[in-house]
Amino acid sequence: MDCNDPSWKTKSEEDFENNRFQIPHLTEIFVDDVSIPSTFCLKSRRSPVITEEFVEGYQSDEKWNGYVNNDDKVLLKVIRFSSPTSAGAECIGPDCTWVEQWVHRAGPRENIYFNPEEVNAAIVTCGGLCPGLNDVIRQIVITLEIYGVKRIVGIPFGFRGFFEDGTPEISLSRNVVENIHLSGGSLLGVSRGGPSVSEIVDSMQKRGITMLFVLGGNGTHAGANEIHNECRKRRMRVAVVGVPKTIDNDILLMDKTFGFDTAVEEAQRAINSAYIEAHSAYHGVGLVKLMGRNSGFIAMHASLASGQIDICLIPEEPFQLYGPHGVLRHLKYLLENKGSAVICVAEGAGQNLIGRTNAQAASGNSMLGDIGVHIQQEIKKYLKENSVPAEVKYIDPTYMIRACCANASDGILCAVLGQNAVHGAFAGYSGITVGICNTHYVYLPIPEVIAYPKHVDPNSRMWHRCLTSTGQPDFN
Ligand SMILES: Nc1ncnc2c1ncn2[C@@H]1O[C@H](COP(=O)(O)OP(=O)(O)OP(=O)(O)O)[C@@H](O)[C@H]1O
Ligand SMILES: O=P(O)(O)OC[C@H]1O[C@](O)(CO)[C@@H](O)[C@@H]1O
Ligand SMILES: [Mg+2]
Repeated sequence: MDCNDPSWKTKSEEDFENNRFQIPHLTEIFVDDVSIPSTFCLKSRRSPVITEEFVEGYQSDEKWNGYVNNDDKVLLKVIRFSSPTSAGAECIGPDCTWVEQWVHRAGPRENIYFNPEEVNAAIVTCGGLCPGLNDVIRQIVITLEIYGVKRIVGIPFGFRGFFEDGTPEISLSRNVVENIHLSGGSLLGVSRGGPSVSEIVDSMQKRGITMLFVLGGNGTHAGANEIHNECRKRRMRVAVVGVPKTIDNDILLMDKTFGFDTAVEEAQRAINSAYIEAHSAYHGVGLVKLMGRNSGFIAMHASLASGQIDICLIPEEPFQLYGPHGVLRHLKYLLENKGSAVICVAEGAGQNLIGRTNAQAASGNSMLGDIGVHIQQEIKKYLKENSVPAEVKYIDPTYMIRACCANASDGILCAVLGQNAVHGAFAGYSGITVGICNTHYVYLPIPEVIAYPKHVDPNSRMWHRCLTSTGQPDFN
């Protein structure tokens, strides 16, 4: 954007709303498509099962203002920064000019672009496990049934299930999913890696899928967007809708992603155990490693929530272990002055200290070195060399946290996201994902949310709050 152009602000707002954040719709490809009245209405006194007479849509004497207008919008950024030097400032233009950024509001539309009788819906869960996957699957199935959809299947073990033999699809209904949110994991199974996009779309074509709900993180969404593009190329009338699943909370533009709150809450148990061990020993050191491959949100929030952490280390904030400003020197100070210390480290932190390998996992993610084990060893070595007696206890609760059921706040988030994913598909949108922005639910074009992983901003108020709480110095 050329800020010397006198109309740059208007142009920027228009570009944002009409271009970047415009969400793809089936009618862009199928120009003659017409909508039909929605079959989704909660004020109907009829059975939720679609009947011939209901095809005309909701019939009631009462007015129901339960639908979302296609032009309803939600403001993406709500702080008006007066200076680029304000903490956490995200400015467009040199003077931090107020630029309105509107995105589409999620929810049921009065008119829909799929006849529920003809819908063949599929759900797939990819990437690592995350609390709440079953909650989202459950809500998608229940909401599809309320619209009147009868054919709903789950694709087993992520994108792999589209391809591999011996993994039959799972037939889904309200009866099947009724209680699945009471267990952690994914009813459908998950995986990384898998077939190419064109193989996936071949398989969708063969199965006659018309709605695909894809639950996963950055990688999965990149895949979902490619599937959407490939379907368009082949002129397949399919709605591909993502539901962002990342326990690390590393997807752009959203207040949070499901599973994150649960992870922070569950991490408290590990931190508290580390704290008790540390405080019950002479010169006790508790060390907890938490998830966060590229982003330290879980470590930062868990540290802040617990109030028991003395040192929080995240990938976004480089640190030294040795030297006068290093972590180990500060740890020694804590042991000598406070008697014990608790450290929380995100898995992706300090990778420069352990000689990163170039090894890649099935998904293409680089394999991380174990920073938790490394720090534990270095602490023991350093304290021994400096003749400081200490008891070091290391806890890695990663997979215990991931396998948990969603807590209440995530349960609600999952419910709303799952329902909105179905509303988005029926509204005719494809290549979108659902999210919560400033407490409101929105549809976003997939490329905008996966442009890069969301990181903790070391200049943000939240990171500063964490530092205020731990009292740790700068380790650089
Ligand atoms: N750039 C990409 N384009 C197409 N498909 C991708 C891409 N990156 C990953 N995928 C596919 O998406 C699936 C999941 O990817 P990945 O393992 O990175 O998990 P994720 O969705 O990022 O979730 P998590 O937060 O658990 O890492 C894999 O099956 C992988 O093949
Ligand atoms: O062991 P897996 O299944 O590859 O998952 C580990 C990764 O998954 C995540 O928990 C994200 O889902 C990351 O924090 C971590 O790097
Ligand atoms: Mg990933």
